[in-house]
Amino acid sequence: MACAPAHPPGAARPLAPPAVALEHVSQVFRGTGGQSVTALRDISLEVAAHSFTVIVGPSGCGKSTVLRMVAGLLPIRAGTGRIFGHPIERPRDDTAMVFQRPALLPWLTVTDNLLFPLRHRGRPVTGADRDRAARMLETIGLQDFARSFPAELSGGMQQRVGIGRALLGAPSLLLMDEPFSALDALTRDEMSFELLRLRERHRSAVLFITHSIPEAVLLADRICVMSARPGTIRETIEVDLPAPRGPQTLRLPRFHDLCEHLRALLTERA
Ligand SMILES: Nc1ncnc2c1ncn2[C@@H]1O[C@H](COP(=O)(O)OP(=O)(O)OP(=O)(O)O)[C@@H](O)[C@H]1O
Repeated sequence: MACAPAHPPGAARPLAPPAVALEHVSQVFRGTGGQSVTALRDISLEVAAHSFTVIVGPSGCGKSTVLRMVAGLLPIRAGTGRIFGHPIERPRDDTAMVFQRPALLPWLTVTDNLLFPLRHRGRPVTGADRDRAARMLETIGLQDFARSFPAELSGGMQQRVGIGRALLGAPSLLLMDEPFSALDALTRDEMSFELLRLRERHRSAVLFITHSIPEAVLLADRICVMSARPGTIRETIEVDLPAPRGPQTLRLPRFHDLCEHLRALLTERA
């Protein structure tokens, strides 16, 4: 007997599970003095596969806490969290994280820092991996520093290594916590455009935190605006700017309208 096709003609395809799904997540921290801090209250958030979601909100509203939970670095005790349909239990190999400051290994060269996560997964590094690392060095503008050690690089160059390292593994989900905040304005713009190009190529879903309004609007498909602590999602903005995004996006009237809207939300009293 012939098997029925997985998707008979005309039937709706099952939807891919979202890259990230948080439902009714709260977080209370206990301080060393016994006092409790409600960092998050009833957060629900979805990042569709291949999409780019940015979280913005006042300092201390719980943005990094959300990211640490999604990364599997902080257990979710109230509410549920899933990545590609799987409960979040620990850091996953298909997820990469970029922090404000890169945690590079000082005794490894730039190339070996790029390759470190692949090694860490316990498989031998191949010639093809080394070729990809060399191409990534060009992408992040550090081709002349392949054999340098982190201490020989500026802070911005180190950060570019951290971003290249995360992207080299072609993660299905990329978590970025203010990754460009330590970069000068020009490098910051260049890295944003590069991130857009790389994402187009790898189709990774991205969950990204920033305090920069133009950066949020340039990068995001969707912006989640959080309230002051205890953090909740105040508003979700769908960013309807045309693709591909790049330097030309910054000149669009719609880009400026969205920036104004976001600025008004962030400055009005919660
Ligand atoms: N491990 C912890 N123990 C106790 N309190 C914590 C802990 N981590 C975070 N907090 C508290 O939770 C709240 C949210 O912190 P979080 O770092 O997530 O905010 P944020 O929005 O990322 O801030 P910023 O924009 O300033 O980086 C803050 O009040 C912070 O003091």
